[in-house]
Amino acid sequence: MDSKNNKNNKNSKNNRNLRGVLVLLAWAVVLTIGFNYFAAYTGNAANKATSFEVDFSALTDLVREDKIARVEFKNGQILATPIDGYVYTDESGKEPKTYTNSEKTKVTLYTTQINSNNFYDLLDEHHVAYTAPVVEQMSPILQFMISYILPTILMLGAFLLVMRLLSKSSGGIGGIGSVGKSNAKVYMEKSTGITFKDVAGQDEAKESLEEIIDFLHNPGKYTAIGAKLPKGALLVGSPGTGKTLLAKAVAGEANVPFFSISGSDFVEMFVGVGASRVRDLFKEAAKVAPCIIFIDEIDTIGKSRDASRFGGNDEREQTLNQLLAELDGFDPSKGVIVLGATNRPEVLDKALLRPGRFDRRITVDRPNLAGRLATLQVHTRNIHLAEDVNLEKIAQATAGCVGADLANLVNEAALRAVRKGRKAVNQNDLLVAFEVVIAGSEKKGTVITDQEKRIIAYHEVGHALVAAKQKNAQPVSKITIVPHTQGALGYTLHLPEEEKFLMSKEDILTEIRTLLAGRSSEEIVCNTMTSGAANDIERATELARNLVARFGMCDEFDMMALGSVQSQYLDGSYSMTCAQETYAAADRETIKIIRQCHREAKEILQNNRELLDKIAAYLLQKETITGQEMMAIIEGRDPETVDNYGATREDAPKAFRPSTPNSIEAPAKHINIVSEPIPMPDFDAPREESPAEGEDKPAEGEDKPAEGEDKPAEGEDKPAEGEDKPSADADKPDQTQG
Ligand SMILES: Nc1ncnc2c1ncn2[C@@H]1O[C@H](COP(=O)(O)OP(=O)(O)OP(=O)(O)O)[C@@H](O)[C@H]1O
Ligand SMILES: [Zn+2]
Repeated sequence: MDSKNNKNNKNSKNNRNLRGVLVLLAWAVVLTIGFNYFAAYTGNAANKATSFEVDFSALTDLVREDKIARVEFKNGQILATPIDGYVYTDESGKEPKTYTNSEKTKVTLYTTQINSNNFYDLLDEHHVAYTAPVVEQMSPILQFMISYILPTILMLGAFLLVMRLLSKSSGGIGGIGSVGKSNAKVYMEKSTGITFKDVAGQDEAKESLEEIIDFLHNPGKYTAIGAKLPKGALLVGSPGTGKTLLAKAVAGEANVPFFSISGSDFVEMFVGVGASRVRDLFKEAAKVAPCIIFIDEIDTIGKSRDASRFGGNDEREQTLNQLLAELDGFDPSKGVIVLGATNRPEVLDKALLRPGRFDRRITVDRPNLAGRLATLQVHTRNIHLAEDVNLEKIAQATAGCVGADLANLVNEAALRAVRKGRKAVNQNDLLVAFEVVIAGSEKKGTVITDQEKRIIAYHEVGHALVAAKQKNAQPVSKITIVPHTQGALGYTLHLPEEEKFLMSKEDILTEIRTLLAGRSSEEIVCNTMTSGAANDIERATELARNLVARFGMCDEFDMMALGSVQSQYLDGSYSMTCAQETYAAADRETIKIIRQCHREAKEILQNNRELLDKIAAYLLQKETITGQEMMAIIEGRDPETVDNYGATREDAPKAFRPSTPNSIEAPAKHINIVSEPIPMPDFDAPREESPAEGEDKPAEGEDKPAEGEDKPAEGEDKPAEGEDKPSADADKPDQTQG
């Protein structure tokens, strides 16, 4: 939020310059117009005081009464000079005043000209002299102004404007360099005044940032040992999860200056400007090191260069190259740390993520229940709360919301309290604000109902429990029903102890069972099937198909490959090369495996129903739990006493030790996310079966199942969409799954 202030600062500076130019232009225009009027009205400006507006009809009456001596048509007006001795009574003031036309006071009457030929006849009839002035030659002064001074002023203005734009975006083009440099300073905050206390939750992210803070405090300690210091870290998370806030808190905790710039600020209309800005930024930062450079929306410059090869953006590429060069170039012992933020890490150019650059990835998750409660507490610190306020309830209702949503909610509630003339915010304000800010907006889709939450919880625990109950399954490290950045409503994270290069048949079957366990759990407990399992099913099917057709693991086909990989370089698509009947038989074989695994998964769950309920209840309460906590429940211990990241880590059974002690994620290939982007029920979407809607209405309750049945079809797309999103804008049409 403060970064936005920064931008405002910058803007206001530019605005001031702009205003100067505009004022200049305005003066030019005013003067010109003023002169124009002056010139046009010099004739009657002198006797303005005795010039009166009358109705056209009144004027014609006066002509008829022979009270008018002469008439002049000028600039769409009729100026009439009455005969000597004519008395005009002005009734506009408090008391009527009379004016007599004489040598001393020249009374004139004027009215807007109306197209009426009769008027000329009338004038002729009553022998009134009339005339229209020949269009006057412009006065020489005015002519001079229009042809010389005005263009000069305009050109000057335009020139100044261009200069401003150039200097705003450049770090130094020629003589304007100094302006650009001082601009870089605008982004700097000497001290952010924000500490970790202001960031609620996000404990894992904080933990990984601790080291950076320590390093900024005391770079010597690290260099003395010869350790290479980190240069950059990438904060990854949905918008509004507090990435900017965390970066500021790092600067605040370390008590170092904070430079911030947004990726989009680099991408300017002038080629070469982005690159020189990067250079400037690092130069300025080096001067005040140790410090933090924060680059928001780094994906705007850091987008993979391949992705934009066609119709690529040279300007952006140059900026990216400059950024890479600066990252490589600066001496880390000086204590400059670059933090980047993005919500689309997958589109980033691999070069940015290489060791020595943004090689650390810090996940900034959406908050779970405890996190949301803490966020609400942080934001209500300085707000008067009524006694009836129950933040816990609000935290429960806002599943899926991010910190920014909650901050917004609290503020909206406070505004409401003020509107209602109260001195404190009460629970109702918060609830109404919730309606307004979240339930009433497009954010609606991100809030999960209790019923959905229950299904998601059982689904996830199904995966985890079946994994835990099988010998060679990959250990579970984390189960969550907090929606994932990439569209999954929940996921179960499995981390293998070590990378496996070979998969045995039993491994594959185990994985298939684990994948199918999510849906199996839904079936057993909730007696329902949801579209959320689409991705699981797809992956399980692919594994089963590979087992049959590629790995030679089923009796039916022995060691015969039924197809071949087309091209490793394209998408590695596998195409069948066998006969039609064999193909059909392979499908039957695949179904057999899936059916068998499905049955076994269900069996495991049914045999452990009590555990399933216990873990699900615990998950519903906590929203995110670790593998250790789950194991504690399975082993009959109290999960609350598990020290997830503390001293017992080394003693924990190896399999259940989180292989990433903090949220620095291991390289992607180590992570095997059994994710199921359960499509969000989109109640706003226009319903296709609406014609029937009217008839069906009475049976609204009955309607729902029908709608539910429809959903899977609709839902099947959605998970794919969720997964596509990362690269969506790169090359959408190409994205075919599998
Ligand atoms: N964990 C949190 N604790 C307290 N406040 C938070 C938290 N997360 C977000 N907020 C609030 O939300 C606001 C916006 O967060 P911030 O700008 O840091 O999000 P962001 O992740 O950087 O978003 P974006 O990607 O849109 O830049 C913060 O100023 C703060 O008020
Ligand atoms: Zn699943």
